[in-house]
Parts: sequence; structure tokens; C-alpha cells
Amino acid sequence: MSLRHELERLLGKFGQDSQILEDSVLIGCSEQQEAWFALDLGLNSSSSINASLQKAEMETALQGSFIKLTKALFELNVKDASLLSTAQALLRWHDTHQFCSRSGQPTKKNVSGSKRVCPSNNIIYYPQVAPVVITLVSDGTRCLLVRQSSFPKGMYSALAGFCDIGESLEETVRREIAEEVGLEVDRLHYSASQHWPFPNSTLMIACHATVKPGQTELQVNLKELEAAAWFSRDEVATVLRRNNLSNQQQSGAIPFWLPPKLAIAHQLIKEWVEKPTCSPLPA
Ligand SMILES: NC(=O)C1=CN([C@@H]2O[C@H](COP(=O)(O)OP(=O)(O)OC[C@H]3O[C@@H](n4cnc5c(N)ncnc54)[C@H](O)[C@@H]3O)[C@@H](O)[C@H]2O)C=CC1
Ligand SMILES: [Mg+2]
Repeated sequence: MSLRHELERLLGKFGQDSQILEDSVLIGCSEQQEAWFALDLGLNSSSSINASLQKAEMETALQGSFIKLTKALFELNVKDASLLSTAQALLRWHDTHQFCSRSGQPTKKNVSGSKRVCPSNNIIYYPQVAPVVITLVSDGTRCLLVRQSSFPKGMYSALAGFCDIGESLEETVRREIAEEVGLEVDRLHYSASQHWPFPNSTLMIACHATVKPGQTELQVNLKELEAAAWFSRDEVATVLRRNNLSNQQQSGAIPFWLPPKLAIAHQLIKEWVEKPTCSPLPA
């Protein structure tokens, strides 16, 4: 039986029309050049008993279980997490771009899902990505970690912010740091980037920034942050080591914890602990 027939059989079993396959989007391909598509079965779109029944039946038929995306991302390997994050971001974009904002007419997805077109005026809509800078600020010996009230309990991370229209990355970093903690950036170094599917599709651009020693007094913007504080390299190194241990391996209470390995903030913090500076980018 071909894969398409097998899928149609499964969809039929769960009361779904095989027409739904037309909504799938291309997310990558295997080393053998087999195309990988993702499909949203819409189990979240309805809170009806019917949907939850289907969910349990699907878990049995597919010998798997549905888990929260945020949890799944941190349990998978980097490659699978990246595929899942692409799938989620692309499917959500299609779901929220069903109509042309000029004509109000329904837009049509192309086969791969790389765009949508309005048949009445040929306007092409491409999936959107919002640039976000995430910066680890240091004063040379300490780094600045912050907490937003939306973070999981006890987690501290680097400072982040969306790029405004018309800004360069360097301008965003300087503005966000000034707005959120009242500091002035002296030097700035690019580190790495990562696609992040929350809240919508973002491109996280990770940087290291330094402030002048002696100009380190924080003015925390409590509308944006719940807390911000300076931490020594030793303190951060200890928390980073404990972060990688399972709950059973933990001894004693940890003062706070850091984002998991897959998050670019983790890489940024690890880089700072291991090596104070990275390749320079003119600020
Ligand atoms: N991987 C990680 O460790 C971390 C990831 N992040 C990600 O970075 C993102 C940005 O960080 P924040 O401090 O929240 O940004 P932020 O400091 O720019 O503040 C968020 C606010 O910016 C506004 N905003 C401007 N443009 C927006 C857009 N395109 N989409 C949504 N809101 C927009 C909204 O009013 C929103 O409430 C977060 O949404 C989060 O997904 C943030 C911290 C850590
Ligand atoms: Mg922010």
C-alpha cells in the first residue's frame, strides 16, 4: 500500500476527509531526498468531546502520544526539533493567512506551502519571520540575567526584544538594553541565530554585549521584566552544570535555572562562561 493510501485510510478511520492532505506543507527532506510534509489534524481547533475521543484513538492507532510542543522541542534531538518548529510555524502561518488583506477573498496555498496567492489580484503572501535580538550583557566579569513573568518559575535568561521597523540589529540591541535595564552598550559581538516558533515565527539573533565597567547600575523596567541581576562567572557555571543534571542527580536547592540546551540563550550563556569574547561585529 502506498504511503498516500495508508494516510487516506488512517484519515478516513478518524473521520477526516483525505482532501485535508492538500493542506500539508513541505518542511524538509531526508538524506535519500524523500520529501517530508507536515499536516495539522486540527485536534486543537475544537474542544468537543469528539476531538478528544479521536485524539485517544489516534494515539492507539499510531502507537504514540500527543505532548505539548514546548515540551517536545526540548526532548527531541536538534534536527527533529528544528523540523517540528518549522512545521508548527509554517502551519500556523497558513492557518492565520486564509484571506487576502486587500480584497478580502480566500487565498490559495501553493503545493509546497511556501506561499499563498490571492486569485483575484495575484498578490503573493510569503510566510513571515520576526527578527528578535537576544543579548547576553556583561561588564567584563559578570553577566546580566533577567526574568519575565511569563517565564517558567525560577528560570532566568538573556535579554530579548523584537526589532522595530527601520532599525538595524545594533540599534535594536542598544534600544532594548536601554529600555529594559537602563544600560548603555559599549561593545557588541554577534554569536549565532536560531528559528524560534513562539509566539509566532521569530529569528532569534544572539549577541554578546559589554557595558563599561563602572556603568553597571540597573534601572529595571518592571513593565517588561520581573527581575534582572548581575551574576559572576562561577555562579553561572555552577547553575549551568546543575541545569544539565536530572532532578534525581540534583543535590541541594538551586538558586535559579537557565533555558535548556536547545534554546539559543543557553548557548549564549555557555559561550560566555567558557570564552568571554566572540568574533566582533562593528557596533
Ligand atoms: N530562547 C530564549 O531563551 C528566549 C526567547 N525569547 C523570545 O524572544 C521573544 C521576544 O522577547 P520579548 O522580551 O518578549 O520582546 P520585547 O522586549 O520586544 O517585548 C515584547 C513586546 O513587544 C511588542 N512587539 C513588538 N513587535 C512584536 C512582534 N513582531 N510580535 C510580538 N510582539 C511584538 C509586544 O507588545 C510584546 O508584548 C519572545 O517572544 C520569546 O519568544 C525571549 C527570551 C528568552
Ligand atoms: Mg524583552
